[in-house]
Amino acid sequence: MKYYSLNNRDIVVSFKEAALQGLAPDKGLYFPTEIPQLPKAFFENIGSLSKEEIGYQVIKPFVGNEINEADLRQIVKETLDFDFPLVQIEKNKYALELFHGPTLAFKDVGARFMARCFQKLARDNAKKVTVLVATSGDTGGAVAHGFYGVEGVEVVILYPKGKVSSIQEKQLTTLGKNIKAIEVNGSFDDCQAMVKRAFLDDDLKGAHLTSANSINVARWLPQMFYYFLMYRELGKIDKPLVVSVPSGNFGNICAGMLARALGLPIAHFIAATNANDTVVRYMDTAIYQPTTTKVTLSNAMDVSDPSNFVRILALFGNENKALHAILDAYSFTDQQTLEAIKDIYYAKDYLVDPHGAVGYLGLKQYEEKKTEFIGVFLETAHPVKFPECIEQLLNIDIEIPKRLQEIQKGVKKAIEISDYKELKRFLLD
Ligand SMILES: N[C@@H](CCOP(=O)(O)O)C(=O)O
Repeated sequence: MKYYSLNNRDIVVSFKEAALQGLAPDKGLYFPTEIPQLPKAFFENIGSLSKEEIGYQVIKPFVGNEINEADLRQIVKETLDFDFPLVQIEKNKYALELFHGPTLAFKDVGARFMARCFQKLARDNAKKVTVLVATSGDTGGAVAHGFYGVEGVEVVILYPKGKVSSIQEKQLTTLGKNIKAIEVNGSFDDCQAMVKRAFLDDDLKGAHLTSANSINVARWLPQMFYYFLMYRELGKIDKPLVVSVPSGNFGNICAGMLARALGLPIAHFIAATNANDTVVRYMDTAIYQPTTTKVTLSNAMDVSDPSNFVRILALFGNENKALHAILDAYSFTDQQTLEAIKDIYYAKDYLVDPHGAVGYLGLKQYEEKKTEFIGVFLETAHPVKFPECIEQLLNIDIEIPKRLQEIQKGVKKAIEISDYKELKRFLLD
């Protein structure tokens, strides 16, 4: 498998190069030169396959021989070393819980896979790699945890000051060792723009920068796994499958669409967003126009310029008609999110986090158009990560899992910056 830059088809690299570079030299996102098809038998027998086997079969064509079979199987096994339960919420509606990993968010899958690949791929590099990552909430903690103590890798996490939850902040600022945190006076989009600028800065070549956001193929591609695991869990279904994905940087939904392109029978996707509705507006007007990033309760989705949307367009050959046939995009206010959390808790006896609530609302809105479908929304983070919002709203105490209690005791260590110049100085130092 080769990958080309979405800005220039002539820039073609291997999986290893794409992963170690993060972004192409022309600032383009890497994209597979071909979309492999999984054999019919794979889908027919999926119910009898282990999650490790499924993960291996799915990712193998994208990695090729750059990691040997035994190592790749081990990487997948360790990546998927927790549960992905599918919980029925009401008739024909399910939550796919993706928060049972170490940092209680769906990002654990991509971060663990990428960190383990780097242990293999970067081994031969004499130089240290610096992983630069922007987070609006959950990526930072997952990447910090995934890369903690990995030899030859320094991690620098940029997050928007005052715009992540207290638990998310602890997760990314307290580990120390090879993990450094930078709080930015700005939004997630400012953080992401600085990260992308740093990759292209000749003065920083010596730092061997790469990305651990979903712009990196090694973080993005493994997110396909849980769509296949969801399909296995559902078993035989007699209606079209519709998946609603809470969307911020659009890496997750894009991975789901790639899974579909590999042959996974998902009939329709819903991109469920908060007030940061650039894609929703694009779907209505065909004009892509990011605005100022808005702060919302579903903070990990506070992204106004989602990096992966270009990959989605590429998957559909930049054909809006083809895209509309598969994708609906909706945006919901914080008020609607709070009402959904309450409604799901009291009427369905299920506790959902603000991101999952937006996903659920996506299914509900789609239901106004079509009724005959099996709907799954992705529950992307554990509700305990948002105590500020949920405990007050429902007047309950959520028990903090043991692994988070430890993090809570850690001391925040972060430096504050306001612009790219300061980031550059930090990286050069
Ligand atoms: N939702 C994210 C924003 C970055 O997304 P990524 O998947 O590209 O890392 C977060 O939680 O930080």
